[in-house]
Amino acid sequence: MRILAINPGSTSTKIAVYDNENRLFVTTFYHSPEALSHFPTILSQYDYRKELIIDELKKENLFSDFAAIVGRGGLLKPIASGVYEVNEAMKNDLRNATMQHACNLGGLLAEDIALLIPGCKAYIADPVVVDELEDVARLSGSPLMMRKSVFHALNHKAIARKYARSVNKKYEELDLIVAHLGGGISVAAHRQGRVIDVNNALEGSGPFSPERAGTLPARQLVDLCFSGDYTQEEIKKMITGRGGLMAHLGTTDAQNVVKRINEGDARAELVLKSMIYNIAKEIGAMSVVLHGKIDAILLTGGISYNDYCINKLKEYIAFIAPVYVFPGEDEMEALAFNALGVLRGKLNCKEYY
Ligand SMILES: Nc1ncnc2c1ncn2[C@@H]1O[C@H](COP(=O)(O)OP(=O)(O)OP(=O)(O)O)[C@@H](O)[C@H]1O
Ligand SMILES: CCCC(=O)O
Repeated sequence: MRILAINPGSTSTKIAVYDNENRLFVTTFYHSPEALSHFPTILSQYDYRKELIIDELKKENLFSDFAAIVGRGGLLKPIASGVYEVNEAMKNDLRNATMQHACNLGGLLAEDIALLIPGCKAYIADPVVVDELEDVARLSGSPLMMRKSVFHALNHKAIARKYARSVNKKYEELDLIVAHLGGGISVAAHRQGRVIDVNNALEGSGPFSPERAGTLPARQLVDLCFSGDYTQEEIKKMITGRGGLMAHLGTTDAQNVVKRINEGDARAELVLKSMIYNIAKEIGAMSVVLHGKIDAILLTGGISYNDYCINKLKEYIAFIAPVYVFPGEDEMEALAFNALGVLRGKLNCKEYY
């Protein structure tokens, strides 16, 4: 059975073709800021990304009899973890999502391309809105503002399951802290297969990250909003897109920041150390959520490739539980294997409504 997996990111689109468990092909299209600057919204990038995918598959002679196409799911309503068939309700919510994010294109692209192939199914799996929060984790200090579960659910679950397999246990038997350290950062408490608490990685909570501000001092933020110096859009960009390392150092590239530190840049050193300190604090908070009973801490995402960052982080957190590092992400395989599970009747296909 052939599966096509599609993962649209803010600066790239990744695709992979699987024949059952075997990966036949994977590629990443990088979209330069110039290429994307022609598009006023994420949704308007749709045809551009779709053509890239179809042209590449045709060029590789891989545009064939896919049994399923599975896309990374976007900013839908909060839903349970799992695989969902793309339907009208989902497409409507993806098109009208209040927050723009490239992953909103995943389900739409999957369905549209599947329509070209007779009998081909279209799915999404573990979208960023997977919500398994405990009720106590939902409240903020204002009844007008609830905390939301928005995080790298697909990679969190994939890495947690990979670790569980490596110790011959089920994910559902383990208590884990998983930290995805990418352009955005999410740190979650996984209690026996459920993410009972996690920072909202997209909308301003938790540690700051290469491109996001994380939790900000609330009163100062209010003053900034009403200062008349910034538009609403500019303030939102300070929170997501141009916050964190980008705001302090003008780059989202953690590797470049480490290089600057090695060249003696004291400001870069302070900012990166502060990011790591804040990640460590969030991991500490999740250890309390799990009552200090933690089988392992798993570090993943692009920053996990970097020894400087990982060693500094370990200095803070190693006392909590054993730390394991899974650099990068397993999202393409996770997408494909989720679709395979449904096609083989081993996983339930859920309905979105
Ligand atoms: N070898 C490396 N050393 C240090 N940092 C790295 C390395 N490889 C990638 N990174 C950093 O990882 C970050 C990007 O991580 P990743 O690729 O997981 O993010 P993304 O996919 O763009 O966003 P997200 O993970 O939020 O979906 C960047 O800051 C990048 O510089
Ligand atoms: C929060 C989920 C996705 C991302 O950061 O890109």
